[in-house]
Amino acid sequence: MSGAQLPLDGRRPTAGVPTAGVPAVELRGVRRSYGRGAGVVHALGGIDLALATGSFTAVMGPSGSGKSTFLQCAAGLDRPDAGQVLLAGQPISSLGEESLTKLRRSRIGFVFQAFNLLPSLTALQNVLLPQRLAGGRPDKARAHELLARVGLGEHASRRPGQLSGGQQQRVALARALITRPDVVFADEPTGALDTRSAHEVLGLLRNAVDSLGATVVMVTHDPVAASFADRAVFLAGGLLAGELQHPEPRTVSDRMVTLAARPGGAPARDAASPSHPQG
Ligand SMILES: Nc1ncnc2c1ncn2[C@@H]1O[C@H](COP(=O)(O)OP(=O)(O)OP(=O)(O)O)[C@@H](O)[C@H]1O
Repeated sequence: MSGAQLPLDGRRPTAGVPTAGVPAVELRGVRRSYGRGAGVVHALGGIDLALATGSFTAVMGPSGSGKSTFLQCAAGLDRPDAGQVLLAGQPISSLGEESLTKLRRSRIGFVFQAFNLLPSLTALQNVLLPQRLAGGRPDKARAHELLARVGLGEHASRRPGQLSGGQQQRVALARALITRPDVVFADEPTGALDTRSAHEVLGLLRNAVDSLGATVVMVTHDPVAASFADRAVFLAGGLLAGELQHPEPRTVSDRMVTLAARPGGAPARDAASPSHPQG
């Protein structure tokens, strides 16, 4: 949301620094393998991708294609073996653990499939948690505003156990937005929800992009979920395998069927093979 050139320690941007045209997130030649020797798995075999500030991107691909690894690396939760991740133009992969933790707390928002709210805290306290962890002053007015935005203005003092799954995920979304992060990463945010709640959450993610200028990157298996995004990028075998602008459920679904059927849908197990993205 800030899109600025930021200091490496996760502090807020310096006023007046030009930001136009800088992607919110960029991956350059990102590789990540697991294991070694004959058993090595190239989960990401060299990813080059730029995600524009104020955009909503769905990351899709068959099971094992590298989506989670992509998200973990892009969000600074895991370190690539090679290549670089840039957040608002700044390389983050080489940051020390402490700086990376600060950066994640202040400049990245997360929405997980399992909501990950703290059960002993109220909705309001959960929303304020990232600010508290980042050492900032809790902005209660903003937290109330975000809760109202996700339709939970009346439920600020409820604990997660007193909320439905869809309501909990809406609290998680408000929590992800509280620090005005550069990017919100959502990992299967509707995976645990019924269709109606899923649509509400997806509509709110879309609204965060359109009304608040947020940048959202969402991993999903669901073509309908992907259709809320501006762009769907596809992974297969740890490589980029094309993308769709303004994805529609049918075209996304067709693409997924094609990718699942093609050889190499699973990650390479030996030497990394070159990338052959298909449009
Ligand atoms: N910690 C790990 N150790 C070993 N291999 C791993 C590890 N994490 C992931 N992998 C392997 O890396 C590949 C990519 O996994 P990843 O979880 O990124 O795929 P995915 O597209 O998110 O899959 P799914 O849709 O099933 O969640 C898979 O072959 C997986 O088995």
